[in-house]
Amino acid sequence: MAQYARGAAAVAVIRLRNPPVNALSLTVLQALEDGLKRADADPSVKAVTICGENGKFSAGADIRVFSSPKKQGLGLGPIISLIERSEKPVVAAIEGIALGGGLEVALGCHYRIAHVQARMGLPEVTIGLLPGAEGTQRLPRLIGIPAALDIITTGRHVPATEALKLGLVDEVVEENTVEAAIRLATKLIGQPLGHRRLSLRPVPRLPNMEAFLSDALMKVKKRAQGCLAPELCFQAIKAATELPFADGVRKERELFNILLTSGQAKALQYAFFAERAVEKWTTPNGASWKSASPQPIRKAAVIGLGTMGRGIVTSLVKAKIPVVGLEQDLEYLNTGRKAVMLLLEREAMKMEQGAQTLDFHNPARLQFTVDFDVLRDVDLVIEAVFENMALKKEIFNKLSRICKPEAFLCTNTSALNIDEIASVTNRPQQVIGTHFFSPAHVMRLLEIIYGRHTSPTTIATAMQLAKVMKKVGVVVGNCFGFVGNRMMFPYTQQAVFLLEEGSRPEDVDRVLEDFGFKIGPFRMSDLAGLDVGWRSRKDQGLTGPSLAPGTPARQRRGYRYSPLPDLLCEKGRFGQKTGKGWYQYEKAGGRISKPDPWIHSFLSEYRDTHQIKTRFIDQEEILERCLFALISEGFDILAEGIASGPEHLDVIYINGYGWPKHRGGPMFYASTVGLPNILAKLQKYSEMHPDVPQLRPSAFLKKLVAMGNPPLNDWMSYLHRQSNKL
Ligand SMILES: CCCCCCCC/C=C\C=C\CC(=O)SCCNC(=O)CCNC(=O)[C@H](O)C(C)(C)COP(=O)(O)OP(=O)(O)OC[C@H]1O[C@@H](n2cnc3c(N)ncnc32)[C@H](O)[C@@H]1OP(=O)(O)O
Repeated sequence: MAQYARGAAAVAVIRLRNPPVNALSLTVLQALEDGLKRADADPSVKAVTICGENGKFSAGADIRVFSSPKKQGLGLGPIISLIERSEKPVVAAIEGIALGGGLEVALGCHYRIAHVQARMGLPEVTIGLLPGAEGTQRLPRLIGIPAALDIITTGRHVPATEALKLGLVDEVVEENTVEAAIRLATKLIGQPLGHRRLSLRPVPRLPNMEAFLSDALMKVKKRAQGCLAPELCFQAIKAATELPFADGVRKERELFNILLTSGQAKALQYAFFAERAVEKWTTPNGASWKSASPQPIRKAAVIGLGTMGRGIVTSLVKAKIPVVGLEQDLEYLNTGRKAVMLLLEREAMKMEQGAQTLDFHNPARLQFTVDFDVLRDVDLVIEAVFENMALKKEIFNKLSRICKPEAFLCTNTSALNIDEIASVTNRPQQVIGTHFFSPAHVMRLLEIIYGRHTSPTTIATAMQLAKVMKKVGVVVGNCFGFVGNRMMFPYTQQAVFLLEEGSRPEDVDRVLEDFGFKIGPFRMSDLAGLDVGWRSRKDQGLTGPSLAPGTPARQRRGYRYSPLPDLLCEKGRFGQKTGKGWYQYEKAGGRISKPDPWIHSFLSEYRDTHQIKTRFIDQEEILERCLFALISEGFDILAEGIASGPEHLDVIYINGYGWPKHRGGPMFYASTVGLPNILAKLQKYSEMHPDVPQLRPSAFLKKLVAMGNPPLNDWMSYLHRQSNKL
């Protein structure tokens, strides 16, 4: 709702109230409209202030309304026009946040005062929409086309000080913002308001408007990577340059409705809530976020300053957690230290542009050592040495003797068994997996893996650490590859099988990149280094000297196997780092991939050697085999209780594996394709390739289809019903 009160003799205060973020529900909008009409009708009221409850102006429209049948009633535009038309001055007092429809309300006001710590923005684009309450027409009139385009097409939050420079707000205060707004409103009584009504102002002209717009459109499209909303935001702003206000508003509404009914908006809004849902973690044995309290981390240590360790140290410093970086000898330590300092210098430069600072030259904040004894007083250690069980166990055993008893011990691993690592310590309840993604100071995902003995406090502490590091922590169970890499395996396996059957790396990558992945599986493999997987396959006895003599080239343990990646590694083609992999690069360490004729002839010789008949494989088959195999593994993961819901898998894929957010994540995508369709296709491909178990549909998928293809929100309840019966 919105509370109506008198702030001073002649000033009415309308306070938006809908905890926790004062989202504009239908009830709030109705109360706002009622408040405005009451102020207008009361002759003793001479001015109005609009503010929000609990130090937050408003986070905009209640996002849930967009998928509810009541959305027709969400008429914010007319209420904003009512504010603007008011003959009594209306001042917005912006504290905390004014986002989306919240900022649009403020744009309808005649004046805006913001608290110095407030943030403003129009983030509708991030949930697949555009500012649909006349914001695309008012903002350019206030701050000009370039700044409006930037704010609307990126959805970024603008700090108050920047907002002042842009002219988005009239004043920034450090004191009580509502009181300052009431004082201003009192001063404005009786003054003319015409020039303050944004709908009456012209859009400031640029000397080269046409060229500017065509250049901006190109940039917007490039950044959008298949997402519709940024381009439609652009079209709405362009309309402001071409049409009178009322016509621009009509165009905005038309474009808004296109987005509202698009699958992309649904997917992005699902992703918004999924990210928040995974914060509320639970485990199959009943531990949960509700009852577990995180312990404070006042000092941390990172062991190993390779690529991962460097990124993790950088993230900790950015989170203002004092950190010790440890390496095995001085040579490695110095290399690691230099690399960390370089990363931090770059981060500091970025942060200073946003008026923040990073204090990393202070040894109390960041220290480097080769001496394990220095770790005696740390609250948490993150081990980030390379993937070798024996080495990790040796380190954990040492840590268990040196670190104080309360210290938490985390391992950065992408696949290894957490229980085995914990077994060599004197505190398995404080051991947990923290799987960071490279580059660790950039990627948002943190897969948090609990073992058999991990305590709820340890899980809560790791989740809290993720939050402090501004990452999305997702709690998952312990199995080979956890969630992300376990689902990735069938995907990359299909990609390689497709090469055996007739595709080229660039064909497969193009299909998956057109789908929206940032990079396809082969470009990804070249980037990560083919040697990483090769080492793991050698450890598993799938290739290399430990392979039993006489093992068929294309079969392991009775199932289909492709030796193609091993053969490339044997030829020294490790990807970007060697300048050759599935593609060729301009030099070792180069980044621009070019299709490689050598690979094409190598593949055709390979097919001849193994008597594989080359066939044309269409885009549909490439997409379905890669994605549906990954999705089927996801259903197995859910059935095994490794993740507590489909949102977990989706958040992992969006934030760690470059899955296009506007497609909502693999499990959401599955729900849009329809589970019966996925099942039918998997059955077809599985019949064509009976020696590929990853193409056999998951039993849980089959069950859901048998239960009538229930909506994604209900999937887990079918699993529980099943286990209750057992
Ligand atoms: C034919 C059809 C006609 C329809 C006509 C429509 C006309 C159009 C009119 C208006 C259009 C307006 C467009 C919009 O305003 S869209 C909304 C734009 N706003 C946003 O995208 C903001 C989203 N929120 C955030 O970015 C953050 O939540 C933030 C506000 C910055 C707070 O962050 P933080 O402090 O980290 O807290 P949480 O993110 O965990 O949020 C706390 C809880 O609040 C819930 N929440 C937040 N924002 C919204 C929202 N806008 N709607 C609903 N719920 C919201 C969030 O889910 C958390 O909930 P919970 O605690 O249950 O997890």
